[in-house]
Amino acid sequence: MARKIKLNTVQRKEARKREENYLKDLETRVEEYDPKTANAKFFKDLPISSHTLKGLSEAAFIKLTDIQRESIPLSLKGYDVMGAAKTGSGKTLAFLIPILEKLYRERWTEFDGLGALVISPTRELAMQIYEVLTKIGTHTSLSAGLVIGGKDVKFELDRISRINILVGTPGRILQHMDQAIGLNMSNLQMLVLDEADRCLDMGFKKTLDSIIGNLPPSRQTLLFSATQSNSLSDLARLSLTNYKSVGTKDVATTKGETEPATPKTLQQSYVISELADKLDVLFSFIKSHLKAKIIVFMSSSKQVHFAYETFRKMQPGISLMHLHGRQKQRARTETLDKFSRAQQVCLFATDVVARGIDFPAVDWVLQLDCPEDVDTYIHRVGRSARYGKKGRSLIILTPQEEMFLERLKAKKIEPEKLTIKQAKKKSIKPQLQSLLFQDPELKYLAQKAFISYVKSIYIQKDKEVFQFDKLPTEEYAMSLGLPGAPKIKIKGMKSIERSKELKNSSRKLQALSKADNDGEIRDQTKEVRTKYDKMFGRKNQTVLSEHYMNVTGQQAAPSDDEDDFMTVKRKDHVLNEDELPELSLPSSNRAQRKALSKKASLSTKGNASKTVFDDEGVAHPVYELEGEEDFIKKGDAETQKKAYLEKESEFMNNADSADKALAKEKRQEKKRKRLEAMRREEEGQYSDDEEDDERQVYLGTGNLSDDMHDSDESDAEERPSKRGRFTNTSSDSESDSEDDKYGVTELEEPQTLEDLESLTSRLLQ
Ligand SMILES: Nc1ncnc2c1ncn2[C@@H]1O[C@H](COP(=O)(O)OP(=O)(O)OP(=O)(O)O)[C@@H](O)[C@H]1O
Repeated sequence: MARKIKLNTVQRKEARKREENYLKDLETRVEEYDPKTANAKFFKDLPISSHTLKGLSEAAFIKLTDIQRESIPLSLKGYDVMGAAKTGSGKTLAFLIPILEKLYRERWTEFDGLGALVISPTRELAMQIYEVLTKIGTHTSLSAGLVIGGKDVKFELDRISRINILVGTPGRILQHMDQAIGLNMSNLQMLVLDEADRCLDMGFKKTLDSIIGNLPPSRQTLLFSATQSNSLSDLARLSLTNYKSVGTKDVATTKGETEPATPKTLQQSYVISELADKLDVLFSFIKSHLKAKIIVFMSSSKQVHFAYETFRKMQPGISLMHLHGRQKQRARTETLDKFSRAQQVCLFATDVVARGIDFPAVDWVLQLDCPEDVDTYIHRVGRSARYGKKGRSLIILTPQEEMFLERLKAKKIEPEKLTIKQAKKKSIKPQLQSLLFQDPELKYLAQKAFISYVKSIYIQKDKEVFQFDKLPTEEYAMSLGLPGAPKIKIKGMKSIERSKELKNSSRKLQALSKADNDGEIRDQTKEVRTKYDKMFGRKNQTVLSEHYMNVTGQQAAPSDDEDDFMTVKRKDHVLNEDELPELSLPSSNRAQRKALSKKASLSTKGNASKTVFDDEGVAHPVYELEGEEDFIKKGDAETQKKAYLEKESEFMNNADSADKALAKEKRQEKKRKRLEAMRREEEGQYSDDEEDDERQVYLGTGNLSDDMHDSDESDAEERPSKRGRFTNTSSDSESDSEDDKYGVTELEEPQTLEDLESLTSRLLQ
């Protein structure tokens, strides 16, 4: 925010008049601006305010990109805009500049409340947008806030009423709309959906409906993405009735188009490799590109975790990092920051960073696992070759997945075929086997990685590309260093369909990787998981595969769970399941209580199936009939009957009170937990749609620059760092310790793309 100089009344009046005139003039320039004749090349050629221009030039944004040239004038004129442009083409500024301008021209003040809302599908992207906003908006008097899920809801609630521009993820925004009394959307002028097609994907739809339902219909709406997969009815939902399409030809998604939706400066390639050789290819690739900046996309967080932990133990000679949605937010942010600043580094990641994230100067994007569709491919490779820079991509396809090339071809994307030089291909299978043998934790990770990969293939929509029944599971397991494939049972197909509806499509891998740890995909809508199921589930987490048990000679705990994918078969004898009695466990809490209740047990007295053993070990029914002589010896039948009934009734009463006391205790415990949950909720410790445990919130304080400066101050614990990712604030010692942590050596010499290419040719021919 511009620093205010104290003025006297006359000076103030004059300044106000000057500003009024300036604003009127600006309005006229916007109205009269004709994009066709203007032929603008620079931001200064556009009808935008000096505040914004100053912010832009300080951030070194001088020349317009195509999408900015085409869309900004239309947005300034008040049209709804549907903007589609290739990855890295500058869409962020294309929607942020109109926001700043609109609110400036409307003479927006902190008392006018929320004027613009920017929705992003991921936290990382929301943070990035917020950073760009704080950079270019530094000379305006507007306030901005970022809500991406966080602990300190109170902090947010206190300030949210003063926020003019709010950037956030759908779940957290909706939560604020529900809870923050100060958050008044009735005045909202502009709504922006970045990665609009993703925002409209399944999973976000309902949340968005609820958000949009609360916004004034008169607002202006801007949608931006590098891919367009949504139907017009979706757009109509967002009241884009009178909208202008910009750049849609640029991202050819239909047959008639001649240009691919990927950047021209991106050199794309593919290799065919057996599934079991993919990790060898990856390792060899990394070894041949030690001076490059690489992102490797994998299909699940478990694969990322496994590859990261094993590769760093094998020390390929480059810094390794990993990033996925199951990490704590702080770790994710730190990795983003470090990766952005590093020059020679390899990041293993899931699709959580496939969209929108602007990592500077990525040389290579590798896709170890085939993406679910072409759009995901486009976004992944788009992390390289941004803003006209050169970049390269390599997708590793299994022979079964070759059909994916047809899918790409249909959208004019034709990567070049490369083959791997046999001499350069190094097998890491023996190393992986030995690592897993030494470290049970790694074996466990390998099993998890195996299971999540198999699951990820199973749930794919495109069954021609992802052929589940042709998966070479044994070979794949061996390639991870496992002695054999863990058993996997997949059932409850409906639940998969349902989870696809619940989660948006590209999050389905994450959703499924969160499925229970026993390797099963269950129909969670129907199946009632009892305490016993959960208990067995937990127990099985520590049980390794049958094959591993055989190799290490460890005794596996016998499991009662028939559905357990990792059941260890008895070595010494075989049980014929048909001969076993049918076993069942109570399937509901009520049935369990009933089964365990002493009172209920007593009601079944006389049941001859219950036996007791005497000192000689002879079994007797509990209520065995006494001989008549013995009975008469004890006295009169009526008295005996009365005494017996009194004894039984006392026993039942005691049992009853014990049951009641237990039930009361449980009720109190439940109440205590509920109150605890409410207390936590008040403190903002609940979760939102964007999953994960630890959240961060940094809201504007009514002053954009304050937001930036706060980051290094004492409340940094509460409000984590907001440093720009592209400013090098790290000390050498920091990076050293990072290397130590990873146990790898970072080579320091900078390298050109040409050098990289010559290195590459050593591996690829
Ligand atoms: N006019 C400009 N001048 C200089 N650099 C620019 C300009 N516009 C954008 N950039 C830079 O280009 C890079 C890509 O911009 P941006 O992240 O907005 O792309 P995008 O189109 O949103 O990409 P994606 O589709 O992947 O989200 C950023 O580093 C940004 O700073």
